[in-house]
Amino acid sequence: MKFSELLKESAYINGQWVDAKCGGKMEVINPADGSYIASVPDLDVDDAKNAIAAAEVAFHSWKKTTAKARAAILRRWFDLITENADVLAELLTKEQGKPLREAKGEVLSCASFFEWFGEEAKRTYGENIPSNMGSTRLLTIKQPIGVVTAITPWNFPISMIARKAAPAIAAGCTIVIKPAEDTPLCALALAALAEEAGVPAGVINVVTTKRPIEVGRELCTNPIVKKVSFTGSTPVGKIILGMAAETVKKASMELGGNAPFIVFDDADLESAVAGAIASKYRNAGQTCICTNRFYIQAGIYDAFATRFKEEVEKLALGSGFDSSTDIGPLINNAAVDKIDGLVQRAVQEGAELKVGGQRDAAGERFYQPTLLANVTDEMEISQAELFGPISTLFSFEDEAEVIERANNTPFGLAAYVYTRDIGRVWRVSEDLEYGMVGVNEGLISNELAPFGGVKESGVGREGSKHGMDDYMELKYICMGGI
Ligand SMILES: NC(=O)c1ccc[n+]([C@@H]2O[C@H](COP(=O)([O-])OP(=O)(O)OC[C@H]3O[C@@H](n4cnc5c(N)ncnc54)[C@H](O)[C@@H]3O)[C@@H](O)[C@H]2O)c1
Ligand SMILES: O=C[C@H](O)CS(=O)(=O)O
Repeated sequence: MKFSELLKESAYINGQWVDAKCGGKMEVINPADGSYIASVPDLDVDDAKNAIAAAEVAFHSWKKTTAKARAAILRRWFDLITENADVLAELLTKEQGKPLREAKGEVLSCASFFEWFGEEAKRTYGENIPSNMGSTRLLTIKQPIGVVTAITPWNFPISMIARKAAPAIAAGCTIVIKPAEDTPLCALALAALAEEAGVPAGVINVVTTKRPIEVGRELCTNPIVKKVSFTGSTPVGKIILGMAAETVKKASMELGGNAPFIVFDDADLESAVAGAIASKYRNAGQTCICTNRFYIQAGIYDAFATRFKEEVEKLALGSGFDSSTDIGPLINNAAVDKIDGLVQRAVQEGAELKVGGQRDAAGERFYQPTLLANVTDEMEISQAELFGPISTLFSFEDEAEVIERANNTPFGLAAYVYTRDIGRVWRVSEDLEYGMVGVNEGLISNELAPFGGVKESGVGREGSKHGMDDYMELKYICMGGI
């Protein structure tokens, strides 16, 4: 499809491209230069109710389709996303700002979830339980949970939707998606490809709005909705969880992070530096599993700090459409203000500024790749989810100390450890209170693996063979009189 065909300026409800009933619109801008891209409808609560009602009607037929039929449609959807990956990546970089090669990577990651869950759809097995009573037979079946709502973030505007829509639709559910107000276009493009792939009307609906609170409340409390799947910040996740609790909805929460990156003296230095750059500066540091705190053992601290500084200084700031760019703009001015405040206060508290530490002439949403050394646990910056291109170096003496410090946070999403001691790999991986651990690896996301956090980083897992469970109910059937 051409860019113009995938650039949709309508919401998608019940297989129709619609405007807001109130006629409202919201503009989408390019964060790199503030230029206008498109306008989409500013839907209200009544529009959201219509979308949920459409999803309910569609559910009664969609749930009766065979897994094989659903798998075929998801495979076609995967093929279409893959065939249109370059156009989708262009749209993604336009509305979110990340470098084009990262946007292409996100689009392919998005596609991989449709490929994977198209296959998983055919493996939602029940079980036959050996009965303890001769006259009965015991069995279980798995059934789609029903109408699902999904509320998603701006930092991965297409893959975070796929991580929810793919398993939901594969399971036989129907879905109403509300993308972030900064990045609605990728969600609409995904719906356009769903339509092309043969996804029936009402199975996927995309509600665009600049009223996330009132529309979000409807998506989380409407009694027709049986499951809420949220990806976003922990504070908003707590609000969503509370609203879902009002009608005891199943809820998946993919929330914030505060990832430690631990380098022991015996680590391969170059591998650790490469992993540090990858885990920190992807998407300009705006990912939930980006490293937030670098803990470097005292014996390797100076060598790591020197090499890491050299690599941070090489990072190129600029437009995502410039092939030499490593770091694009942040999503909005508030994001820049937030991280600049954290950096300036950390310096005032005694952190040593090694690289960057200020806004950039590239544009009002650009912040320089920054490296702070000699940061302490007492500093505010050590507890905040940075969500920007900021590295903070802490030193530590021994294993027990660094485990305690790394775990000293309400978050528990991803953690990273670099060491070549196999005993330490196991001890540290088991002792870190996180949902995911990268061992000698800075890039861990994969559709085959369960993604998710513990503590205040979330509930549930997305991707992997576990990803379907959250969209299905397990029913026990007891057959008597045999
Ligand atoms: N764990 C993960 O898989 C994962 C992945 C990506 C991003 N995140 C997290 O998301 C955050 C960044 O994304 P963000 O800025 O879009 O997060 P956010 O919480 O501000 O917004 C997320 C979504 O919630 C909506 N929203 C905001 N306030 C709401 C409310 N009161 N009621 C209902 N909906 C509301 C927004 O419109 C958006 O669609 C970071 O904390 C990041 O760690 C987590
Ligand atoms: O923000 C983090 C998302 O989960 C995207 S990824 O898994 O890091 O690609």
